[in-house]
This record gives sequence, structure tokens and C-alpha cells, in this order.
Amino acid sequence: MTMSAMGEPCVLLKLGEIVLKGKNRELFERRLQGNIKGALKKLDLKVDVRQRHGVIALFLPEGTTPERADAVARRVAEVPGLVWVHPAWSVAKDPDTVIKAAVELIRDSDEVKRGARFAVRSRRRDKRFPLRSMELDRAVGGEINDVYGLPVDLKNPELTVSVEVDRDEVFIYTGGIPGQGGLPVGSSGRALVLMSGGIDSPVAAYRMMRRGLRVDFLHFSGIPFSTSESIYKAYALVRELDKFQGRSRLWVVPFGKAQQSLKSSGADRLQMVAQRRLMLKTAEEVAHKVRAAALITGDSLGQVSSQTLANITALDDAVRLPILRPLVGMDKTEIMAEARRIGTLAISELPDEDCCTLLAPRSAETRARIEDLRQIEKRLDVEDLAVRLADSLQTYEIDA
Ligand SMILES: Nc1ncnc2c1ncn2[C@@H]1O[C@H](COP(=O)(O)OP(=O)(O)OP(=O)(O)O)[C@@H](O)[C@H]1O
Repeated sequence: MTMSAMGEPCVLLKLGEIVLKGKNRELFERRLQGNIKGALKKLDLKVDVRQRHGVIALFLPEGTTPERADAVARRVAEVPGLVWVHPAWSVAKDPDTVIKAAVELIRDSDEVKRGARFAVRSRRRDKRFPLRSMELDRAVGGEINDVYGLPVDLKNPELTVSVEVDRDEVFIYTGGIPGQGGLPVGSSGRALVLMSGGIDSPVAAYRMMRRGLRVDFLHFSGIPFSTSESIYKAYALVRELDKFQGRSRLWVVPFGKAQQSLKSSGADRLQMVAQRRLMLKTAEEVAHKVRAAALITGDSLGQVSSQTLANITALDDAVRLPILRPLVGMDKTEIMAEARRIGTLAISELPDEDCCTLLAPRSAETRARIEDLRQIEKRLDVEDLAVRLADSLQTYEIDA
């Protein structure tokens, strides 16, 4: 399709919750623009990012193919903060041009070939345009109906032609990709995700990135008593999640010996909760180093024995930083569906040797008493151990 005579290829982005922000809306918008530019770096295409009222328009170089524009749209749709991403055309701001462009826009589409039912939806962000939305709908729709003979169906159209009158131009498009919603990564600060190789923690990370947190990832491996497999898995997961924020970092703590010490100190039925408390204490030390203001875990209430209300209370007691648990009220099936959608499920389902099961007792405590845990920790000088573990970190920078 060549439409260069009538306009420029672009991608129109609809902002999510940012539009509800008051005074600092501009800050959010600027951060979102930065994140979008970062996401597009690898595509090697000169993209001109322009902020409009409630939308962002990405102008692409003249002659950009629709396939290339789609690739830009798909990439940008991964950036949190946007609700819709539409590959579009920007056309001159006068009714005749808009009508012609709309007719041309759909000329080669399957819907025209099979005589699909259609509707035009117009919107004006600039009220000075000579036609009102309804009049624009009728003018564009009438012409499409004349030229192609498509039937109009306003209730349940198979093809929707959208026309948006903006400050300097009019955008027209037919389809779009749903965005991630949420807020721009970084607008809520920074947090540290406790990242196992399982299904839940990557989803928890995604959920909190979408609420505006930039996250670092921390993985505990059973090394030296297990292989490096779980590290590869954590790395693969972080690589997959990196599309949502960019420049991700994975920190790995060899945890096997510490687990062994807990076992030797007679943790017994409390081994799992004691391990998790030590992980959290270590994570808190790491959080201070990377300036993270909260910890994130994939806990979901009642899913496994360590996630009873009593045990969660015992975990919260281990640290001062807030522990965010975005999956706490989600069912496993819901978590799995989301893991599939964000691309982490297949990686999580690969086999590995999780450090937690390494020294798991035959029956685990579901009602851990904080006093008992503190006793075990005192014998081990656990605070000092957490500091030493946090010092033994290995880093992996991800540049997906
Ligand atoms: N080896 C680990 N490294 C880092 N964090 C861990 C590790 N094991 C557990 N966690 C943290 O504790 C949470 C609960 O882990 P647990 O194994 O009890 O439950 P889970 O439902 O299997 O979680 P996941 O599916 O994320 O492994 C995880 O979501 C994660 O945040």
C-alpha cells in the first residue's frame, strides 16, 4: 500500500491510567516516552515521538512498510503504561483528505474483499475541525459504502475504521494491539523480586513492573549442593521479562551451605519457613545495596505449606522492608494463564533442582511460631549470615 501522497505512517498510542494523573502527569508522560524510546532502540529505525493530549504518536520514516510499522507496534505494546497501540496513518487535517485516505486505507483489506459489515468511529480532540464526530462518521462511512458497497453495522461491525482529529493532524486506523495497561516502569520507584525458577515469581515481577516499579531480580541457588540449572532458568526468565522494562539485572546467591546450617541447627519442621526468612533477610541486605524500597514475592495464600496465614506472618516478621505479594489473591489457574500470556510459563515448566526442596523436611510446619524461628536464628547468628550471603552475590546483566 502506498499512501505517502496522503500522509505519514505512524503508530498511535493510547495512555492508560496516566491520563488520570493531575499535577505530575507530565513526569509520567516523560518517563513513558523514555521507556518507549528505550524499547525501540534495537529496531534500528528513526522514530519521532510526539506527545499529544492523552495520546502519543510515533512518526515513522517515509516509506516505512506496514510490516515494519506492525513490528514497531508489537514492540511498543510490551511497554507498560499503554492500553492500546494502533498502527495508523497521519493525514492532513481537512475532511476531503480524511475521506479519501480512509477509503484507501481499507482498499486491500480482507474485509473489503468479503464485503464485511463496517462502522466508522470518529473522535475530535480538536473541536475546531469543520465536521463534528457524527458528521465525520457519516461522511467517511457514506463514501466507503459508495465505493465498496460494504454494509454499515454500528452495533457489531467486523471492520472498524477509526478517525481521530488531533491538534495538527488526523489519525486513521483500523486495528490495534491491546497494551499492558498500568503505569510506566520507574514511576513508582525500585524493588527487588525474589525470583525462583517457578511459575509464580515471574508473574509477580510482571505485575509490579506494570504498577510502575523498576525491578532487580534475586535468585537463591542450592549451590554447592545442586547444579547451576536453576540459575540458567532464572536467567532465561529474566531475559523474557526484560521486554517490559529493559536493562534488567539478575543477582544470584549460592544458598546451599546456609540451608545446610539451618538444618544442622535443628530447624526440622521449620526448615522451609526458616529458609524463607533467611532469604528475605539476605534480600533486604541486597535491597539496600541496589536501593530497592520493597521486596516482591510470588506467594499466593494457601498455595503451599509455607503460604498459610500464620507462615506469611512469620515471614513478614523477618524484615523491615515491605513485602509485596501481588499474587496473594490469585488462583493457580489464573497465575498460569498470565504466565502463558507474558511468555514465562514454558521456561518455568522446564525441570530443575529447586534449592528449597533440597533439604525439605518430610512434613512442613503450617503454623510457624515466630519465637521458635527466632531461637533457631539466634543459634546461627542469622543476621551476620545474611550480610555474608549478600556479599557473595554474583551479577548477571541482561541485555535482551
Ligand atoms: N530459590 C529461590 N530464589 C529466590 N526466591 C525464591 C526462591 N524460592 C522461593 N522464592 C520466593 O518465595 C516465593 C514462594 O516460593 P515457594 O516455593 O514457597 O512457592 P511457589 O508457589 O512454588 O513459588 P514460585 O512458583 O515462584 O517458585 C516465590 O514466589 C519466590 O518469590
